[in-house]
Amino acid sequence: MAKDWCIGIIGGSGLYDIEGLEDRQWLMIDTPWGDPSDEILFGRIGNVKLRFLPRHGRGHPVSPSDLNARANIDALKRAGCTDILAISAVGSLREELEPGRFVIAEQFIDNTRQRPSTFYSSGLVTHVSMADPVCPRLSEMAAKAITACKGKVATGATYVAIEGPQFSTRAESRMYRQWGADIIGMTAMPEARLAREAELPYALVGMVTDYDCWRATEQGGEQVNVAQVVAQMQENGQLAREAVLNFIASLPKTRKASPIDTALDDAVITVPEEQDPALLARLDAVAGRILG
Ligand SMILES: CSC[C@H]1O[C@H](OP(=O)(O)O)[C@H](O)[C@@H]1O
Ligand SMILES: Nc1ncnc2[nH]cnc12
Repeated sequence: MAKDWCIGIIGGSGLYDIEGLEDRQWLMIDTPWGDPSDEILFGRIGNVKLRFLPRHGRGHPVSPSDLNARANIDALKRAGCTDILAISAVGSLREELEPGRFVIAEQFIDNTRQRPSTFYSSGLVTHVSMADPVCPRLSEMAAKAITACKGKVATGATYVAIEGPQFSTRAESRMYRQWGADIIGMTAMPEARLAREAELPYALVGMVTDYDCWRATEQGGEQVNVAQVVAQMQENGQLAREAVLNFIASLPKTRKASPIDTALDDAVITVPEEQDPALLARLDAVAGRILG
């Protein structure tokens, strides 16, 4: 059955609110996975419903390693989202991706270490495909919306997620370049995995705030610092907000089904008689479609 668009926006560092929404209301959503980072801002732009979650909470109280990504994704699903557009501050691992540039991720390398990264466990063993971790349709529409707002966009990037909260060492930064990563951040994993497990098409727009520390200069080498990231975020912030509004305005009237809407088909391996009722109850939102 065709669904109407309901776009979840996850706002990264520097993006803690969305202006210009009709029927604005911040609401807390309870989840079986604990509390999301903050209340979710409900609203709409014309006929398109929008749900906005500041990833680190308003005022940025939540550290990347403490993000409850399961609660965030579950809450967005409970809030009715059909799709998620995530926005992140990222470091650049490539000379040509200069600060101020918007970069659409196509692949991820997960180098995080201490985060719950699945909704599924013993009692409902489930293996979804992460071969193509982002939704090409959302990514393409996001790139067009940014270009329409005169932002410079690069597509097809590989994002490496690090545990943080420290920035990388120079050796790590150089290694990530060798791995083929183009941008670096601390948050898109496990977020993108969990979105897939919840059958939510997901795209990630990175806003380059710095060259990570791989890039030596005559002065003896660049380092990343928060002040630099925040200053660049503020510079990009207005454009990001305009691009979000443009993205919503340019959505086709009807939402065609995405293959990601049925990512759980054929992913569950546990036979019904071995399934754990307590786990099934926690999965009421993320796997509601297949659990009935
Ligand atoms: C403030 S710099 C480091 C911080 O910014 C990025 O967060 P987000 O992806 O939510 O914009 C990065 O991953 C770190 O969490
Ligand atoms: N250089 C960097 N490393 C990790 N996360 C970041 N977020 C913004 N810049 C970053």
